[in-house]
Amino acid sequence: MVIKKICCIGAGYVGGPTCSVIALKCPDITVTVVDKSKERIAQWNSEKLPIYEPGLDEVVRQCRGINLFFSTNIATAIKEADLIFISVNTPTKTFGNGKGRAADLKYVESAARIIADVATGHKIVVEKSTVPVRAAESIMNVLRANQRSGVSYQILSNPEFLSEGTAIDNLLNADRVLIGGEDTNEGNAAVEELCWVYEHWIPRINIITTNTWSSELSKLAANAFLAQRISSINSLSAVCEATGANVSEVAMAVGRDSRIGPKFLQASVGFGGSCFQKDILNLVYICECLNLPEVAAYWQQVIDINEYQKSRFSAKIIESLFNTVTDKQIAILGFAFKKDTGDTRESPAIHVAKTLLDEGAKLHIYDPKVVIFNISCYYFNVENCQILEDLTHPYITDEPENVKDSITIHSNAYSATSGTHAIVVCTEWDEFTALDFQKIYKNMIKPAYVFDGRMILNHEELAKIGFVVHTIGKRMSRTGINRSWGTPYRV
Ligand SMILES: NC(=O)c1ccc[n+]([C@@H]2O[C@H](COP(=O)([O-])OP(=O)(O)OC[C@H]3O[C@@H](n4cnc5c(N)ncnc54)[C@H](O)[C@@H]3O)[C@@H](O)[C@H]2O)c1
Ligand SMILES: O=c1ccn([C@@H]2O[C@H](COP(=O)(O)OP(=O)(O)O[C@H]3O[C@H](CO)[C@@H](O)[C@H](O)[C@H]3O)[C@@H](O)[C@H]2O)c(=O)[nH]1
Repeated sequence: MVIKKICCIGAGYVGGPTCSVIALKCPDITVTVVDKSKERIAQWNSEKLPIYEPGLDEVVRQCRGINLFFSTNIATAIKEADLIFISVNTPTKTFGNGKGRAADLKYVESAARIIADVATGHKIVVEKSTVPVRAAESIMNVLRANQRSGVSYQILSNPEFLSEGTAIDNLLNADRVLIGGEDTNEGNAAVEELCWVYEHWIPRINIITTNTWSSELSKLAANAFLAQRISSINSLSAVCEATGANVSEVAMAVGRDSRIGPKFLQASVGFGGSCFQKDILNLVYICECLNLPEVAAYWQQVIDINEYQKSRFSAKIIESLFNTVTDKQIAILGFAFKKDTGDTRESPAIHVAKTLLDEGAKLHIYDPKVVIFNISCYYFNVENCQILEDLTHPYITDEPENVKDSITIHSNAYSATSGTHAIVVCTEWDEFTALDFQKIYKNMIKPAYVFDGRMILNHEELAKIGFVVHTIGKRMSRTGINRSWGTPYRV
């Protein structure tokens, strides 16, 4: 079989960019991305795409309407496709068995059921979503239990490793593509078909093939390893603050060992995003189900340290502001979970903001990409605002109206910081490093504080201007600056 048509179920952060790049690199293949959300599909078909991702607009502009289509007609796209990606969300379960840890596979199951209902002929079904080990077996059970005559399936695992903010580059220049399949003639043939798609632009040497379960587990393992590095350096940031060591210097010295390497050693307020926490919790749950409590406890620590880091940073803000932030005006710069994305899922900014709101602070929030409205005024229209949606969610507060009254969303960093007691940097947006801090300082209440949760600002310069500066993993040296981080260390 030569793959001529691909269907992708799920037009989200993964399905959209991944299929756009496949369409770009495979002009001989027609790619249709489908979703049950009419709004999302309408946005994909508009000038304003539903997600912000550098480089994505250009790729979509080049292919849309030629060999890339976005549609809500799920059944037709499945029927016509030779290969179907399942790229739906797999969030952590919020109720029932495994609540708070297991992956909720209801969207994967519903995608499998639609395929079973409408498929004709032979289909290669590819798990693109991040799933627990042996999820392919569950998908196959749904498909086989509903199999009609003349229909056959092969299931492959092809986890996605892109990071938000760099998705297009990651897809174009992937370190590796991983494909897992059944070790049978039919399974190997299906693996070869999918390899052929990626070989349009990925060198064969970078396409790894394994058995299905290794592929599924490798995705969870990769995220667990990455998050573990962040928790490791964050745990050491607490030691640095208590001793006078500098976490950037420690990270640099440790990362220069070629066996360790320099990446993912940036200490921070904590990791966020829709994947790390969800996937590690999923791994922990799997280990518990497999009666491997020691392994479960080992990976749970990565999450525990992340919670500790977010709480530690939030607590230090309150402690430094004379132990009370009630009615204090605090600017939050950055709300996305990392720079170059508008995604706020599991953003550490939510944790910090919630803690400050619980203590009665008034927040002034600015993020360059989280909300974009077509109006330019002092503050945005607060309806239909992602930040407010996050901070008034029932998990966060049972007093949404009070929360709304305590938040102002700003359209730039200068208005957000004006008249405030403190600035808290929660996302490492490049534009924050280029701000005129002299001007900002003039318009703030004194003493003016900066809490740099991303270690991106020039702390010495800020101190010279007059700011009281606190950051992660570093004690400030100038007299009067950053006195309160950690207990003094004596040998
Ligand atoms: N976001 C990332 O950076 C990233 C990276 C690698 C892997 N992943 C994994 O990829 C998967 C998708 O993540 P995402 O961030 O793209 O999620 P998302 O929430 O952005 O998108 C999922 C989409 O699937 C749609 N959907 C759900 N069920 C459907 C159904 N039955 N029929 C049609 N559409 C349906 C939803 O409406 C939604 O638009 C997850 O398993 C995630 O863990 C995500
Ligand atoms: O040294 C670092 C690196 C990252 N982070 C934070 O960690 C989080 C996650 O960052 P990143 O991994 O760059 O973004 P994601 O889009 O969440 O990508 C991760 O999760 C995806 C979903 O599974 C995987 O595909 C990617 O390979 C994996 O990097 C963000 O809050 C970052 O600010 C740090 O605090 N320090």
